Amino acid sequence: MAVLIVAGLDTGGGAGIKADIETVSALGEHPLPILTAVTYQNPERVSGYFPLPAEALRDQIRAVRGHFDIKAVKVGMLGSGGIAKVVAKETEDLTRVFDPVMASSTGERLIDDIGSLKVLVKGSIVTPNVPEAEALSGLKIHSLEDMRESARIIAQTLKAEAVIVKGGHLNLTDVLYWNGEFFEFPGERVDGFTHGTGCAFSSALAAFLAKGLELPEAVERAKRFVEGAIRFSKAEAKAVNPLWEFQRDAHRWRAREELERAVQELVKFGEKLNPHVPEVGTNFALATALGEVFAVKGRIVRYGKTVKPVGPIELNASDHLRRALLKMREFYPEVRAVLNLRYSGKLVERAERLGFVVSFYDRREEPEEVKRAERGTMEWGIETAVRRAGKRPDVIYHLGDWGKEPMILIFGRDAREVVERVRVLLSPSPR
Ligand SMILES: Nc1ncnc2c1ncn2[C@@H]1O[C@H](COP(=O)(O)OP(=O)(O)O)[C@@H](O)[C@H]1O
Ligand SMILES: Cc1ncc(COP(=O)(O)O)c(N)n1
Repeated sequence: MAVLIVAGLDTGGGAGIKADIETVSALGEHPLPILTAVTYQNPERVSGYFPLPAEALRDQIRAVRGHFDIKAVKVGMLGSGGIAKVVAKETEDLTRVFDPVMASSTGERLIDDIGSLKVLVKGSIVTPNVPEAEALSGLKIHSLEDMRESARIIAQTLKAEAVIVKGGHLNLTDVLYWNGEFFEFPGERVDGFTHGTGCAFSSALAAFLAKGLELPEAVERAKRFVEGAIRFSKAEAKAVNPLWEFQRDAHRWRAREELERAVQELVKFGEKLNPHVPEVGTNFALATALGEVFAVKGRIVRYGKTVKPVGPIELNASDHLRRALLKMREFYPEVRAVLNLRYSGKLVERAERLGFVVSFYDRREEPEEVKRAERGTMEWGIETAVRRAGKRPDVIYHLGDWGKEPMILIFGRDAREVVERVRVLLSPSPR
């Protein structure tokens, strides 16, 4: 189904029409992109923008209106009051989601005349964030109660079809006012980049409405979609990732395959590996490009004279290795795999002789406050060892502490590299 998208171009590729197109496409609908303005923008700032002439908007919309069965429209950055007027007129008979963009999240204005936004609020499902709701309602917002009141004011005074005041800047609860009723959509804070959340939210809402969902259900689904887009945002873009669902699933599939194959190779080392498996077992972890980590459920254990994986490859099957790997990836994102072996001085020596970059941490040097925090030890250890090495370590060991078995971690850029490193480490003769 076709969804009309009226929005501006963010040259940083994070927000605006690019995020909208990706969102609508990811949700399986056909985006019809109508450009309002070109912005000169990166994730840090907007240095300016150029709005198209209002007639160009009229002509773009007319070019597609007769040809596609448009089920919904999303309107974002407008750029000028003239554009606002034309877009309001050309889309007044459509189910319209209007994100009243006034400024970028970095603070620069994205419309010449804020008052002109009101022509588009009329008849729209409007999705202001807190500052935008304050501007449209004239009410300062500090609480959920204020959010409700401001939504009601916008609906009644500006004749919006529905109002969703988004709580991203406040309490993460979104408030919908529709047909005289309030609905609340609580959320949990998700870590990740949030540039483009408003764009993705309103586009997702338009896409779900195009599918025929009722408004409250569409809001709920849009909110969950945006949470995923934040959670799986990418450092490179410094913005939401509307393609998260596909990418997550594709990366999961590949990582599972890769690790399964590598574990099969590893267990072939059988008797040679057996004495190096620590009391707690060996695990083998692999991170996807989106930072999810697979490992062997139940670990790889000694089995008679050989070794055996206990369970299947699963997400988050090793808390320790996951934390070690994620910490390492903060410094060296190309590192994707890690495996732990029982500490042995001989193995460390051999690693050094083979030319591996070997580093270590000593739990006795761990600051008291990290010790007390309990879960920070691994992170502290990896960071300490990385800094000590001054370059990307291939092997990190520690000599243990009360109740902690000494351990060696072998890192690699993929699972195969780790297996190869284990192979040469266990081989009796030098390479
Ligand atoms: N850190 C976050 N964690 C989870 N949800 C968030 C976060 N930031 C924003 N959201 C959600 O994303 C959507 C967009 O909200 P918001 O960031 O307020 O809009 P805008 O991008 O227009 O400022 C809302 O559903 C909001 O609750
Ligand atoms: C072209 C364009 N459209 C919209 C936004 C708002 O997005 P955000 O609030 O995340 O900066 C933006 N920065 N640029």
